[in-house]
Formats: sequence, structure tokens, C-alpha cells
Amino acid sequence: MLTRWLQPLFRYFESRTGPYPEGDVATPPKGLFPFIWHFSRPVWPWLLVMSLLTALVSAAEVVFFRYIGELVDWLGHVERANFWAEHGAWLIGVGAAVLVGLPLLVLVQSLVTHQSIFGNYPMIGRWLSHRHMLSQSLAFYQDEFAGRVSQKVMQTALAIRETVTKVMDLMVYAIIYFTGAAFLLAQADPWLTLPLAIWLVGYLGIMRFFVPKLRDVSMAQADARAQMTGRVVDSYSNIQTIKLFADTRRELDYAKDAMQGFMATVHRQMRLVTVLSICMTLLNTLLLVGMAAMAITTWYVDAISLGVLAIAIALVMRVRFMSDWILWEVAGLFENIGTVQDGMNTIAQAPTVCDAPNAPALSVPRGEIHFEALRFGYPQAVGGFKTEYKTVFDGLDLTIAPNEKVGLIGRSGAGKSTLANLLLRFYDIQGGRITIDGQNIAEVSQTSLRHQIGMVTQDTSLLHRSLRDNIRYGSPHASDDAIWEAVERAHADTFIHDLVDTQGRRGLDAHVGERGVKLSGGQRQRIAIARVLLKNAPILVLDEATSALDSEVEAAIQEQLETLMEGKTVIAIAHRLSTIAMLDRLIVVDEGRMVESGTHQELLAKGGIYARLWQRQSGGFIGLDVNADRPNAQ
Ligand SMILES: Nc1ncnc2c1ncn2[C@@H]1O[C@H](COP(=O)(O)OP(=O)(O)OP(=O)(O)O)[C@@H](O)[C@H]1O
Repeated sequence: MLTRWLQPLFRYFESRTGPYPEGDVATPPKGLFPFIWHFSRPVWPWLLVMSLLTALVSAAEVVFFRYIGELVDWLGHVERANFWAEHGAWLIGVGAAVLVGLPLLVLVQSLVTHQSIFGNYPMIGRWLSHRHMLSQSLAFYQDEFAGRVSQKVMQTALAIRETVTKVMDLMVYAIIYFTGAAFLLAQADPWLTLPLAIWLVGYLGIMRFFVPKLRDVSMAQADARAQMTGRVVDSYSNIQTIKLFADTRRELDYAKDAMQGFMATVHRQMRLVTVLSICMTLLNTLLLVGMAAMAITTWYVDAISLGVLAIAIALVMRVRFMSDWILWEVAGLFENIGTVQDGMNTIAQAPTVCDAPNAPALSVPRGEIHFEALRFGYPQAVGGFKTEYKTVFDGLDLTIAPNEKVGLIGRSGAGKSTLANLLLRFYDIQGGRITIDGQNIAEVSQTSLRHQIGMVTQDTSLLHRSLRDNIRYGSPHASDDAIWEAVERAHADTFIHDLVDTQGRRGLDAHVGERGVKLSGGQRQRIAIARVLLKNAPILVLDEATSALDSEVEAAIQEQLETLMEGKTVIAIAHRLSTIAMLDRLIVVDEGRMVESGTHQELLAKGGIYARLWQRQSGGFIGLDVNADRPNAQ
């Protein structure tokens, strides 16, 4: 009933701050305060309101104590017969104010804190971080575990909320309460503040001693926890290897070693907690006894009234309960600041590959690709500070004519996949340029560049969604008819028709991945081919596109791939030379340069690297005819 009545209020306060801010994606700044501010900007007016209301609630509590003291005094002095006549109106006024005012104040404060801030604030952090992380360069994800990044995104947002709200809410509450209490006691008799002042010195000393120790042990515990989880996850994810070598005891010992490391931090922490509890109890009891003694003494010499004595004891009782709680909050605050700092190191990294300001879209009327004096090496951090480049291309020149189909050949590690990745601008080059129809790919928007290129790779990773969503990922508005047509052309219909996932979803509706259907490497590759068929981009990159298929399916698809290649510029990479031998031109890459170029026949006649490779592959290595030199030899 009450909740129903409060519904409009809930809705009003929940909608005061939008949890999904739009606008340009910005890299969060480095530095603790600017980083926290970056995620707090959308909610700061509400944080301020929360802080003010908290200060009011805290002040109201102290004032309330004061009235209780006055009441005690009257009750001690006034004649019973005159009590109502003298104080009735005043009492009803204060009673009404407490009865209506305080709950109302707490209601508004609670609505602002819980409805406007608590849910929306961390979501703003997650949303802004996630948007930024999606624009991060590929190289970033090759250096970081996806699970670790996602955990940082989720955790950091919560830690920012905890840090800011602890400072702006709980600390404000405690400071106002403590100052208010001290002021109230000083007004009655300055001597009464003495026990409080001594207690404060002791309390700050305890904080100074214990908080850094608690923070250190919490950080050590977080590390030990990560290590323990990491080892357990490592065992589960490599369960096949463990079973293969049938050595669960070794795995258990490996995990136990990390568990013992974790337990050592727990013991350290719990010992600290016990000593801290003893110190706090001693200090608080001392405050209580000290304040009681001081209050009784001052009352005895008639310096204070009975009412003041009562509130002095009551205020101190409350300080006693609050002090434990604040100490833990401060220790927690440092832990949260540590989490924010740790998250900042991952999240506040600028993408290495960026669009130029107002970058135009790429237009591909012809499909000519030109690599000009290309120099590229993968960056490698040396000693954590300096970056060196591991050279892959050193002055490569290559022009691929519109609609030309080129096969790239080279030993493993020669840089074939790298060349494809550079065309897609997954990395920025260190020298030269890459142009498509005369437009430098570094000057057009990355999205438009990748829209114009269809790619099938060796390892097809599918998203944990329905097959339909996976296939139409590059063309989100494709109809089911168009999807089925692509599926049939990729020869994927044979298995898609029979697919049922654990939830009973069938065919294109079946979900892949975790708790979904498990597809073989060849099946996944056919899905990838269907996806590219549907995308129908003017430039095609096939990086070992049929490597996971058996010969029968490969032969069937080859025909479809030829249709797919019609009217497109194609770069195909394959170790099995027979799959690319029929292309217009074959290029052999070695040590960062193009060393041979020509048709299959020309390269065979040349008797160079290609001829030797062909000879080896057709010479029984994969069971082909020794004399086969026909481009379409299978
Ligand atoms: N992300 C990366 N970071 C650093 N070095 C890399 C990265 N990817 C590849 N390399 C290195 O760059 C070189 C070229 O690799 P690339 O994958 O392009 O070769 P490839 O010719 O496609 O090999 P393969 O035929 O085995 O697929 C290799 O020495 C490889 O170790």
C-alpha cells in the first residue's frame, strides 16, 4: 500500500539522472580526481543535494538531543499542576516537528540517495567505460584478458560510487554530528568537551595506526584472491589436459598453495580486527566513564543542569556506536580508492588507432588497393617504459587492381595476416601509406573502412547470440529470406536445419556458445562465410577461409566463393596452395617484402619459392599428384 502510494515519487527521483549518457566517447582522464569527476559529472547536483540533506538530518539529530535535555530540566523544576499550561504548546510543537519533519527529511534524503544516485551512478560509470572500451584498439585486447577488463569496468564503477558517497554522505554525517555534539556540550560547560577531545586524539591515533594496515592487508587479500581464483579457473578451463595426464592431485596442490596464500592474509586481517576491537572498546569505555565523571562533577558544582548531564551521556553513547562504524567505513574507503586507482590504469588508456577529426567516409567505386612503401612492426614494451618495434614490413609496395584476385603466400610468420589486419586498420603503420581508390585509409573513418571489407578468418569466433543475429551482423536489416539464401550458398543449411539449443530454440533461432549449441570449426567457418556473403562488401579478405572445412565441403563452397568473388577485389591467404592457385595473381612475401609475383604458371616457370612450395605440397605431402601443375588441382 505504502509502496504503491510512493510509486510516483520513486519514478520522479529515479528519472532525475539518466544512466546512459550519450555524446562523444571520451577517454577518461588519468589522475584519481579527474577520473572520478569524469564519471560523477552527470550526477554531481544530486550528490550535492544528498550531502546537504545528510548534513540537515545530522544537525536535526543533535538539536533533538538538545530538546531532550531541556525537557529533562523542566521536568525537574516545574510544578506538575502548571506543566501543561506552561509547556504544553511548546511540547506539541516540537513533537509535531519531530514526528513530521524528521521522517519527511529522511524520506527526501533517502529518495535522492537510493532512487536518484545509487543505481544510476554506477550505471553511468559502466556505460561510459563500456562505450570507451568498445572503441579501444584491437592491440589493447591482445594484451589484456577480456574477463579482467570486464571485471574492472563493473568493479570500478561501484568503487567510484562507494568512494564518493562515503565522503559526501557518511563523512558529512559524522563530522556534523561530532561538531554539533561538541558545540552543544561546550555551550553548557566547556569542560565537558575535554573527554571528547581526548577521545578524538585517541581515535585519530587508532585510525592512523590501523587504517593503513587494514588497507595493505585488504590489497594483499585482493591479490591473493585473484591468484586463487586464477588457479582454479585455469584448472577448469584446461580440464581436458588435466584429465589427459590424470593428475588431479597435482592440480589440488597447485590450488591449495594459492588458498594457503589467501588464508595467510585472512589470518593477518582477523588478528588486526581483534586488536582493533579491543582498542576501540577501551577508548569508548574511557569516553563513557570520563564523560559521566566530568558531567557528574560539573553538575555537582552546579555548573550544569540535570538535562545537560542526560544529553552528555546520550550523545556520548551515540558517538560510541558511530565510531566503530566510521572506522570501518574509512578502511573501506581506502580499499575503494585502491580499486578505483587499479581500474583507472586499465580504463583510462587512450585508443592507439583513432579517427581523424571529422574523418570522411570511405567510398569504393572501383576497389583498387595500394600499399606504398609500407613499414610496420608490432610495438613491444621494453622494460615497461620504452617501446620497440618488431619489424614485419620494411618498404613493401603492392598494388591490387580493381576486381583483381590476389593470393598471398609466405612461410608461417611472414606477415600475411598482418597485411590483412593493416588493410582493415587494426593497427597504424609506421611508414608509407595504404590507399583504397586513392583515399588514405588513415584519413577515413574506421567504421566506413570496415563496412567496405568482408573478411573470413581461420578462427571464427561467434557471438553468444542466435545464429540469425550472428549471420546478419554485418547487415542488420537483412530479411530471413536473404539470410537463408546466404546460408544455402555457404552450405550451412545442412546442419542449421537440425540445430536445437538447450532452451529448445531451433534453426536460425538457436543460440551459440555458452549454454547454446556447440559448432565444429568447419561449421563455424561456414557461418562466417554466410555472414560475409550477406554483407556483400566490395573488398574481400579471405584468411585461411576454408582451412577448417573437409575437402568435400571445401570443393562445394569453392564454387560459391568464386561467385562471391565476382566483381570484388580479393586478397586470399592460404597455406594449402591448391585453394588459391587459380587466382589472378599470386604474391610471395618474405622478410617484409614481396619477393615473387605472377600467375601460378609464371611462378612455377620461375622455379623460385612458390615453385618449391608447390612441389612439396603436390609431392605427396598432402597426397597430390607430383606432376600436377594445373591451377585447379585438388
Ligand atoms: N598481435 C601481435 N603482436 C605482436 N606480434 C605479432 C602479433 N601478431 C603477429 N605477430 C608477429 O608478427 C609476425 C607476422 O605474423 P602474421 O600472423 O602476420 O604471419 P602469417 O604470415 O599470417 O603467419 P601464419 O601463416 O602462421 O598465419 C610474426 O612474427 C608474429 O609473431
